[in-house]
Amino acid sequence: MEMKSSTNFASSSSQEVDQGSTVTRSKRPIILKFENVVYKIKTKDHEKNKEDGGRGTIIKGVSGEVRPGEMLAMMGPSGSGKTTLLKALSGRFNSSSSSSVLTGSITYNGTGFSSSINRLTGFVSQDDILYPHLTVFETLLFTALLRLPRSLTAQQKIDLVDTVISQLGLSACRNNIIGNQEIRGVSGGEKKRVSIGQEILIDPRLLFLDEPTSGLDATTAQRIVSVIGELANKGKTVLMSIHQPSSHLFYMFHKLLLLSGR
Ligand SMILES: Nc1ncnc2c1ncn2[C@@H]1O[C@H](COP(=O)(O)OP(=O)(O)OP(=O)(O)O)[C@@H](O)[C@H]1O
Repeated sequence: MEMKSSTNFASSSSQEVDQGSTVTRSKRPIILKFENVVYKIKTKDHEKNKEDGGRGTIIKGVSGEVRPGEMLAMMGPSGSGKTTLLKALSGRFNSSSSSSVLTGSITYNGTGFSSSINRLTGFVSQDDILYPHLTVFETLLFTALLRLPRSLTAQQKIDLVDTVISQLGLSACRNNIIGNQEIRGVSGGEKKRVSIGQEILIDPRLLFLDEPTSGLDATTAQRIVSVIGELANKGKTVLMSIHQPSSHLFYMFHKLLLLSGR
């Protein structure tokens, strides 16, 4: 269901130069289209799923389209398949295995998932998997050193980390450790922003976020969605699952995909 019409970026291709490098790589905005997506897994409940060939249907024929500049909210009750659909659309289930099968059509600018699309895709999972002993800056620098192209110098990577830190409003906790249950560290909202920062560092064209606001207070949730909305405005294609957004937050999205319970 489309909530309101959106202004879209042209979908034409463009070339960007990596900061300070002579290497160019395609940074085309991505139009994601999906049609009749079905995801089934083998279950132990053989009786229940006999007509299903012994597979439990988790996603039952979902279709939609998200364009550059748009932010889609995926909503639905717990267990309705939001995480599963996000993973399917982000290419995490790109081949059917003996225990699961994915059917339907998912295209990125009209083509199937590929390693080049993978490089342009960011996925922020529900759980923040971060090293508790590193600071915010060290965490993001570690990601930059691992994931940014070798053509960038160390100083360019540090500069990009600092840009992301200020973009996500993390300057005040730049040198605080992440922490965990035992060691006091940054807050839940800051931790979530660090996870988002790890993905936006690679400047993805397609960004998936699994419940980026869960467990956060309304103000922090709004701040996070605003930051992500700004990224969408810059031409990224954004999809996120979200639980019970406030009405203010709800109207920040351009599209809504509502999954019913299983
Ligand atoms: N590999 C799997 N094997 C068995 N069941 C699975 C598997 N993957 C997902 N499911 C089931 O599919 C359903 C959808 O799971 P999913 O995590 O996508 O839901 P969700 O909408 O993201 O839920 P929540 O809002 O609680 O995070 C759940 O009932 C889950 O138990």
